[in-house]
Amino acid sequence: MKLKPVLTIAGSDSSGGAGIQADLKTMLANGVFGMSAVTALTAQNTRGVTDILEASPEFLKAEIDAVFTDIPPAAVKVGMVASVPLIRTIAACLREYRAEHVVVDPVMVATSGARLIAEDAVEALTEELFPLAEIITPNLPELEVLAGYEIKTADKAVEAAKAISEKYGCAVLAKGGHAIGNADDYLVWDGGVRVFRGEHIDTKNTHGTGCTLSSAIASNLAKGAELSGAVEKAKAYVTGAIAAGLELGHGNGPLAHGFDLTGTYIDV
Ligand SMILES: Nc1ncnc2c1ncn2[C@@H]1O[C@H](COP(=O)(O)OP(=O)(O)OP(=O)(O)O)[C@@H](O)[C@H]1O
Ligand SMILES: Cc1ncc(CO)c(N)n1
Repeated sequence: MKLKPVLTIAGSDSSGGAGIQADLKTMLANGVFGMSAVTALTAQNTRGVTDILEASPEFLKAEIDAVFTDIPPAAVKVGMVASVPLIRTIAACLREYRAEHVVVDPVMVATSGARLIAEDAVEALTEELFPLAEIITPNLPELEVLAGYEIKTADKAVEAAKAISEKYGCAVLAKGGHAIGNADDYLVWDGGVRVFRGEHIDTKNTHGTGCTLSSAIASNLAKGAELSGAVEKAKAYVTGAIAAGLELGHGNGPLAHGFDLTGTYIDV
């Protein structure tokens, strides 16, 4: 059989709900072969992050080289990258291998509130990685950091997304998970806008929603979907994974990534 290979370059979440673990589960559930280059280990659970151990730039490069020289991915998702040298390493590798369908989730803060990127690394992220991306997927607080101003309305979010899209030549999906009352996401690309309406599900269990969405987009792009269709399917997948109502942990719990894998679930 054949499966499209997809690479995630991101951090590990020991509690399995976000980061590399969410990415690989999402890729399995979305019909692609998931591979991973780990940028950092986080000691993390549904309540917060207690420690972070970064990979060295040399080791991260070795991981990415090992993947690209054997199983070149059909799409790449980039998640948590905490520091400037790691960002530079990833950008150099993506350029060297002419990586296709790059999805960048500009991870800055975990759902639990923990900071996951050094302050001086935000500029490296925008200047080095955004120009290589087909699409970036900021949540509202991340969009505010990138735009440099407060965003209180959908119009402002679209305005900010347009400016970023033009500046870096990538599509921008402004995610609405942090908005009140709805979960509408706005895709801006080539000057156009498409809204993906989402019903806000009343739950605290949203740990890893962003990782899940960006990995699902990368999976769909790898399978040949065009951008807007890739986002539409990914949004439906993340909504289903939240709506399944998994209850784990004492804080912001994870999603049920396998909610749609018929025959594999036994309720316990
Ligand atoms: N309570 C919710 N109900 C429905 N959809 C949601 C909810 N929370 C988030 N989403 C959706 O999940 C996706 C991810 O958005 P979100 O803004 O939560 O990302 P994020 O903050 O980067 O996630 P995280 O940091 O937890 O990984 C978006 O499509 C968003 O609309
Ligand atoms: C490792 C990791 N990456 C990303 C996020 C953002 O959800 C997180 N909480 N942990």
